[in-house]
Amino acid sequence: MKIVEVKDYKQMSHIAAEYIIRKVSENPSINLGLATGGTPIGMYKNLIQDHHLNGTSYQKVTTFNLDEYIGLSGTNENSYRYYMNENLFNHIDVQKGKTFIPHGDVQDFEAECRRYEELIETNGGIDLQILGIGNNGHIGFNEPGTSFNSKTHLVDLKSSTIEANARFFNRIEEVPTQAVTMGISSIMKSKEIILLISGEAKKEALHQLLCSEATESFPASVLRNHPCVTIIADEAAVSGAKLYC
Ligand SMILES: N[C@@H]1[C@@H](O)[C@H](O)[C@@H](COP(=O)(O)O)O[C@@H]1O
Repeated sequence: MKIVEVKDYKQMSHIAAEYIIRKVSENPSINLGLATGGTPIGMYKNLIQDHHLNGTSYQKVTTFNLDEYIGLSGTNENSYRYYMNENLFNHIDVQKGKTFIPHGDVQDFEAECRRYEELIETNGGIDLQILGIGNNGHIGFNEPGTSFNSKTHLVDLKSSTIEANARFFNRIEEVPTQAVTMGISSIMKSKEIILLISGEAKKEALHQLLCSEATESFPASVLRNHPCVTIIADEAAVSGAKLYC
């Protein structure tokens, strides 16, 4: 794992966007793996700004999102489909039919998980996956204890994750208790991974990531086993995260 230390959220967002823009320019048909949450919003803003200023095109790009809440349709403003439309897809020239997110409003979740996993594979896999990290080390919605062999699956969210994500909802009771997420092995198949970490609240997670062995009790630690991971972390997250364990 390579770690790039940056000053703040703004710089993290800028550098991550610049990297994606370069990759899209090199390979206009790239398959991008995208994440939600608060962390990537600044990066998406930079991508939109660049698209308008410099014309970077996403017409041939295919995107796969990590996860989706169960019970929310794509028109629900708390769904990750809605988030992605609002924060990125509606503002660039990506073809909507080439933006994939697991469906959270189906009856047969096992079939949906199989469909999504196969969709990624039949499209040639993910070239560049963007990740955030939960305070408890979750990536996507892979909570502590998830098997490193997991594929796309249905998860029960931990109460700490529900509490952390309640800020996006009117009331904590509205936060879905389940989600469909790409599994750890699905994420690890990506050719390259960028993990964004910002803010003091994430310093403990960063510390554990850098200092613990790869263990299923801290899902992000699996990234230690991946050949091409870059962490872009800001000062607030890095300071206090004992970088030299
Ligand atoms: N499923 C998402 C994750 O993909 C994300 O990384 C995490 C951290 O979110 P934030 O960036 O808001 O801290 O939140 C959610 O649980």
